[in-house]
Amino acid sequence: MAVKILSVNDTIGLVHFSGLLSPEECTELIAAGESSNAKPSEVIYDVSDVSYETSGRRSTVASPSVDRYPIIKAVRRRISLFIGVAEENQEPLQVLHYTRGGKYDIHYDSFLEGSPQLENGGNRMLTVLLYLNDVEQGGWTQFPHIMANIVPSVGTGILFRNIDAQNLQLRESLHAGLPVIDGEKWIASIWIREKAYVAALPADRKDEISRRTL
Ligand SMILES: O=C(O)CCC(=O)C(=O)O
Ligand SMILES: [Fe+2]
Repeated sequence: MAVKILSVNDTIGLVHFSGLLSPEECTELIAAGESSNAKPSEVIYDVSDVSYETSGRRSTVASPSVDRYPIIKAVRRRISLFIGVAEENQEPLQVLHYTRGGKYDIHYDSFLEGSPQLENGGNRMLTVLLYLNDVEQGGWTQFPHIMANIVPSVGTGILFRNIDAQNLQLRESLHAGLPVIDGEKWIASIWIREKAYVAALPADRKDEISRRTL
């Protein structure tokens, strides 16, 4: 693994890098996402654990199983080594797919005080986004407060902080996935919690386990 740092921004610890994934591995991740029962992406409502579909976020999301796809395990390990945070703090890796017009309007990834989401693993301390393909036009990740635009490019990625030293939402971490104008956009996202995160069992595994315990 030879990760190269392309640029940094100190305000939110934004690191733009390449070399964490080869183009072949990006293709493998896309394929894992394509065969893992993708659903429309949702956003979490205010300070709750309720999520809903909205026109402000248009993409599909899949969470390929670590057991079925060795590439997922490898990526999780690499991210942990790169950022120096235990793998157990990672939420499940998500593969996101935006078609033309797909976007994610400006938002924060962190949770506000009182959110039930904080009970499992604390806040989303960091976000890692891995760009899995080149987007013909559009689809930039934009940070309006620090005036940074990241152009998706296969095999590159970004890492940034969502909370400050007092564990409060980092104002400058506000960001958006701008609309895809031409082509499509595939990314993998991994949120890093402050502490160990216990992933919910995927629906198909829940079924398998309840059958086993009958
Ligand atoms: O698609 C992007 O560039 C941004 C994605 C994002 O902000 C998220 O998934 O939380
Ligand atoms: Fe985000």
